[in-house]
Amino acid sequence: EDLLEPAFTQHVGVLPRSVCQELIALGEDNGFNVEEESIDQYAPPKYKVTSQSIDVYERNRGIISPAIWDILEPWIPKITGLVKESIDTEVYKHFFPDEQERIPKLDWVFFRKFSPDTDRISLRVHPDSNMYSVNIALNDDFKGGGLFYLKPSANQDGKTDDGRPVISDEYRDYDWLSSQKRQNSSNIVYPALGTGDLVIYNYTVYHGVAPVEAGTRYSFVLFYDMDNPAIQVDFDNDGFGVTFYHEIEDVDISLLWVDTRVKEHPTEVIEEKLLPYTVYPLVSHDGHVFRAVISGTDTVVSEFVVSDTQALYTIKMEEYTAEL
Ligand SMILES: O=C(O)CCC(=O)C(=O)O
Ligand SMILES: [Fe+2]
Repeated sequence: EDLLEPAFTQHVGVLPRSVCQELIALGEDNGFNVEEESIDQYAPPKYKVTSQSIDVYERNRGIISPAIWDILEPWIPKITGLVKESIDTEVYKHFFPDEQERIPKLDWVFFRKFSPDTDRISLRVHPDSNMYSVNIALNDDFKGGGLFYLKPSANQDGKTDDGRPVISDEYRDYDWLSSQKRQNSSNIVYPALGTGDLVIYNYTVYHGVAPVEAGTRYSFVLFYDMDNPAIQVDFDNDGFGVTFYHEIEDVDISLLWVDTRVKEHPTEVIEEKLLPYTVYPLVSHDGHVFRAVISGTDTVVSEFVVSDTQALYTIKMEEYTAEL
């Protein structure tokens, strides 16, 4: 099978080992915040585990962790230069036509920790929403785990409107991820990252972190251009609030999103077991399709195509007919 080659580049030894060690020590001194993982926002409840992270810098908030920022800051111009070099200039000109020599804008810097001593050992496959990301390996003395990226099939029938390729649904959840070892295959690549190495990828690259088996993995993530013109459609153009609701008490109801961009219409679980008499608000887009099923079955109770002229969608049992 022909595979696409994602926009992924690696640079060896950008941060000296001593700087990496100092950053790790400062991170542990500071303590990692235990917080909800935004990447798992729509994951089924059983997968919602907390993340360990430290916000270091945000463009709108300024420096959040001064001690850590002081150590990293001298290296930022070099890192930003590498991001600029990695850019496909034709694509960049398309999105920033009035800014030919534009320097990527650093928006957010955060520090992550993965360890079997905590709930967070892995991170499911996702694309970032910002235009460019830098991921720095601060250490390599842990077992398993590791950042990987997917090579999507070159056969892209169901085109997306945001420039991202389509990947098979199976890769998106923690069931698949939990069995992953740090081992390359035809379509899964684990770059060999030593301490101080960094990788750069853009918003079209599906990536994740395999489960760390022993030791602790520390990574630094830098998001450039979070106001990403390539995926504005996903953000504010046509997003609006919708609410799902039901009063069905005798069976459990789950809500799925049907990705109609993909030929075989894979579904993503939005919420397992919606409590009756409870409202479930979501941000959605015109024409998006949601399906209510009896939990754990393919039995469809209701299907909705949402539009901004209707806010409340009530799931009703008498509508249940088809086995799709
Ligand atoms: O921790 C990592 O190396 C990956 C983090 C990541 O992909 C993200 O935060 O978007
Ligand atoms: Fe990411």
